[in-house]
Amino acid sequence: MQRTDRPTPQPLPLRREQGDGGSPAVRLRAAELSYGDRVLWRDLDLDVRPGEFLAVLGPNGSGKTSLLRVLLGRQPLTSGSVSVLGRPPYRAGGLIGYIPQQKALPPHTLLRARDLVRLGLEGHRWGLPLAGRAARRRVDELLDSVGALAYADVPVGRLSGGEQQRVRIAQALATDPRILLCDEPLLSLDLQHQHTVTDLVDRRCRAADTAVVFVTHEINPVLGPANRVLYLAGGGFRIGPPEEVMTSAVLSRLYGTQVDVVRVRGRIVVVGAPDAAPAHHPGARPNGAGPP
Ligand SMILES: Nc1ncnc2c1ncn2[C@@H]1O[C@H](COP(=O)(O)OP(=O)(O)OP(=O)(O)O)[C@@H](O)[C@H]1O
Repeated sequence: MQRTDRPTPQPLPLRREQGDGGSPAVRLRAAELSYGDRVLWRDLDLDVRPGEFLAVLGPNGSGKTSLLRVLLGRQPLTSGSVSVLGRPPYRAGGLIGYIPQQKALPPHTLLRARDLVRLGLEGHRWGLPLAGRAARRRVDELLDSVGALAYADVPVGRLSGGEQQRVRIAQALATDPRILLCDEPLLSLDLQHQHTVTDLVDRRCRAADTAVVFVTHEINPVLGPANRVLYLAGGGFRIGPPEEVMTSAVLSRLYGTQVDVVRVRGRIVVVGAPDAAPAHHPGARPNGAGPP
């Protein structure tokens, strides 16, 4: 059996121009999320358009996962508004694909790759389930689209981290979602697998005009695919193209301390950023909070 996580060799589909027209897949206006007196972010205005790849970066505790929870309708905003495909998030469930933050599946997990994807297919489906043969064909298509067909019948606990992540992507794509929310899908993957997974998501984004919100601590794999970066830190944020956001000046303002963004052999290294987001309380508005 051939098992490979090498990137698929086909050229990337061309990305459509991100114009101003058309309805946004995600819209936040004057959005604030606080827990008690701790403000994670506020005054957040954000549109994510179909076919756009938005990378969400920031230190631990800055509110990246919480943002995804808001878009999934699992976390209400403290103030402001959010809509997903023009409706409240809780009414957009079947149109959203979600890759939750997850560590490796336990080795004794007996479910096969195809069982996990089938669960994704049936889990959100309204009305009659697909008949056996049609469902099997669809599962095969999904596994094939992420290069995981070769291990369709292997229990997922026996797959490598990169292989498991491919299967999770296939599962998230099962409902043919118009928005893909990815929470740290690169966690615990080596560099090659990080690029493979990012490439798979990017292909989907381009080929099906799927809006992607991609939360990650790994900056470099997403710098190519990301149209824009939302960087959350210190109760503030900055949104813009990667080259505008990933600068020493912008990150130093956000963190409120000297941070250096260094480019080494085509890779970005952020030096001096605190590991965790400092708590921010109302009334102490940090430098850099708010739109660019
Ligand atoms: N329901 C909740 N009630 C109170 N505090 C919460 C709740 N959910 C999250 N928090 C806190 O809000 C902060 C932001 O959490 P969140 O998971 O969004 O951060 P994150 O940026 O995704 O962090 P990481 O990079 O570590 O995953 C954390 O300090 C977390 O403890």
